[in-house]
Amino acid sequence: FAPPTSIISTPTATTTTSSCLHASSEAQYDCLVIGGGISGSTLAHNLNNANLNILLAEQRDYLGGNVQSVVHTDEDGSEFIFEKGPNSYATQPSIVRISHELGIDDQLVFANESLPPWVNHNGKLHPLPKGQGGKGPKGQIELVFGPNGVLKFGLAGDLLSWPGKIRAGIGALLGHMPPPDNKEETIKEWVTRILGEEVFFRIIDPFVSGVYAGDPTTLSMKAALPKISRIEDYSYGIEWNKFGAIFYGGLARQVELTKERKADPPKPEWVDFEYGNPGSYKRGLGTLPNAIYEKLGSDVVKLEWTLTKVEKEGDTYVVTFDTPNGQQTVTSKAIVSTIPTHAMGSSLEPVLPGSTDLFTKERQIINRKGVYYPPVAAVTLAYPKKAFKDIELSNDFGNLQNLPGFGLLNPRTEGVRTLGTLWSSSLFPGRCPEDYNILLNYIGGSRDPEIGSMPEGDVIAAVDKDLRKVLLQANAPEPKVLGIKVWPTAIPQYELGHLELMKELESMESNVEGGGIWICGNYRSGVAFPDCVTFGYEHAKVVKEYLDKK
Ligand SMILES: Cc1cc2nc3c(=O)[nH]c(=O)nc-3n(C[C@H](O)[C@H](O)[C@H](O)COP(=O)(O)OP(=O)(O)OC[C@H]3O[C@@H](n4cnc5c(N)ncnc54)[C@H](O)[C@@H]3O)c2cc1C
Ligand SMILES: C=Cc1c2[nH]c(c1C)Cc1[nH]c(c(CCC(=O)O)c1C)Cc1[nH]c(c(C)c1CCC(=O)O)Cc1[nH]c(c(C)c1C=C)C2
Repeated sequence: FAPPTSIISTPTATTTTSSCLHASSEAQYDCLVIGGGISGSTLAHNLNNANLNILLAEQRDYLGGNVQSVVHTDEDGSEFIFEKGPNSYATQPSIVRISHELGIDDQLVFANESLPPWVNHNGKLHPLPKGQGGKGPKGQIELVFGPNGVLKFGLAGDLLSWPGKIRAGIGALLGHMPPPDNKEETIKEWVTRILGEEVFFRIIDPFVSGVYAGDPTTLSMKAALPKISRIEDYSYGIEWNKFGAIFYGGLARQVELTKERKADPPKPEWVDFEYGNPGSYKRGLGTLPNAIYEKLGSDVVKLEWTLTKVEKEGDTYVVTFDTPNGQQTVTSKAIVSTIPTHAMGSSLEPVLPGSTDLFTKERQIINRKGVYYPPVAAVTLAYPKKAFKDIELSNDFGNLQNLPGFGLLNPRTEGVRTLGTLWSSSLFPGRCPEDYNILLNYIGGSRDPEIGSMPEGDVIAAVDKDLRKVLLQANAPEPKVLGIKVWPTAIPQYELGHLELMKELESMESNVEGGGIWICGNYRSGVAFPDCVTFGYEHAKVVKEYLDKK
């Protein structure tokens, strides 16, 4: 299995021999943004929009971080568009807003919102309802948590057994054991306490794979799924709901969410959208960072700049980078780091004493150092539609050969190594020839870190083997291997003790005399792509307010 050469649709570095002019210790910036992933590049866009004098420094030779879209053209001219990192976003206003500001709103694409995610259980596929917005499979709704913590229920479907449904129903509609005092719960403990083991193994465990590639026995419920965890607090907040039945808290949250949206409605000039609907751009998610790069230009965006040290002289931050032109020093009134914790080393130590230790110290509770980022491989394979199992799916979804859905998750109990498969070309039609399906598979994560050290050919073979068990006919041809990307440090895990760690970081920031430094990123403000875009919008206001007061 060898991936074809592909054209990455992100701009590569331009050699900037004259870059010292802008990035020298003589020019003082209002704000320096370090790290050009989605968090850093959207923040830079918003700061630039506020007319601030900024610099965005990124280690790689493109903006976007783990967002990388590829347009592959076959010898016969047929085109395959796929992603090396994230597949889509659950649409939020921040994404539609920034797309409008960048003039790429005509590039936005939204999936058919009725396409459900599926779960593989006992060799059969079971549709889950959409978290929100979508109609969901007919009468099939078992229970689902949407991205905003909305909870939905139903009684039909055979993903849960009757005892499993009754157990979940009691927990949701009547009540459950209260949370333990003075003990942070894992996702497994929380879900099992409230809804029972079956819901955990058949629904939540795969759901956690499909967001964190994580281990629900080490992830902290409060930190990793805060919106869902808060439903319990809402539930106990309802006076008559003595035993905290969470269904009513879910309803209360839904009402609050509707109010929040009404209070801050989308602008009339934006493209119409449904909250939470899966979305992307015609040529993939990389369209967003590419457009930011084009707008800001190479005077503002410095590619292949690696942060090495942050110091402070009086009121001014003095920041050093390794660059293709040697060491460069930049001075700025404020700085925001959006680089992952594992990349910080001791670069912040001079301004945040103890930060090196904070991000590397052992946490006894789960036996880990700092924030854990497990490896995940994204493997994109295409097969002819006729290679898929020729079976009618339940609930009028049609034939599996057309892959009617968002994708498929494999609970760890099913003996399938691949965590999940996104049905990318069903979500976003037109990304490959009509007679093909593109599958984006994720494999690895906290419970299978060996993936990070396996030869790429073996990873592809493992995914192909799993697909033959679940989706493909036994005689399916070899796949067209479009791409494999092993992310050695993919997604930060919000494990037990994470909130404590973030509190310590916050207190370090506030101890800096005069302020003006923020250490941020997806380990702090949420791992979802839309969370990063929302961070970029909201945090620009914080920086602006700080500078205005200075
Ligand atoms: C495989 C995978 C699939 C995913 N799927 C989805 C999905 O479908 N939907 C969704 O909503 N989310 C998804 N996510 C999550 C989401 O994509 C990420 O959380 C988000 O892109 C992170 O953006 P960020 O800017 O915070 O971090 P990053 O993308 O990690 O950006 C940090 C940047 O800092 C740079 N950097 C590092 N060290 C230095 C240094 N010393 N100096 C300068 N720069 C430095 C890095 O090169 C990088 O560009 C997925 C993530 C992965 C890995
Ligand atoms: C199986 C592995 C993974 C799949 N996606 C990810 C992994 C690790 C990464 C990921 N996917 C989403 C997020 C953001 C979560 C959020 O809070 O919005 C992350 C970090 C999005 C996502 N994944 C699923 C849903 C329903 C959503 C939200 C909707 C959207 O973004 O469009 C479930 C899901 N993930 C995967 C599959 C195969 C799957 C369902 C079938 C893959």
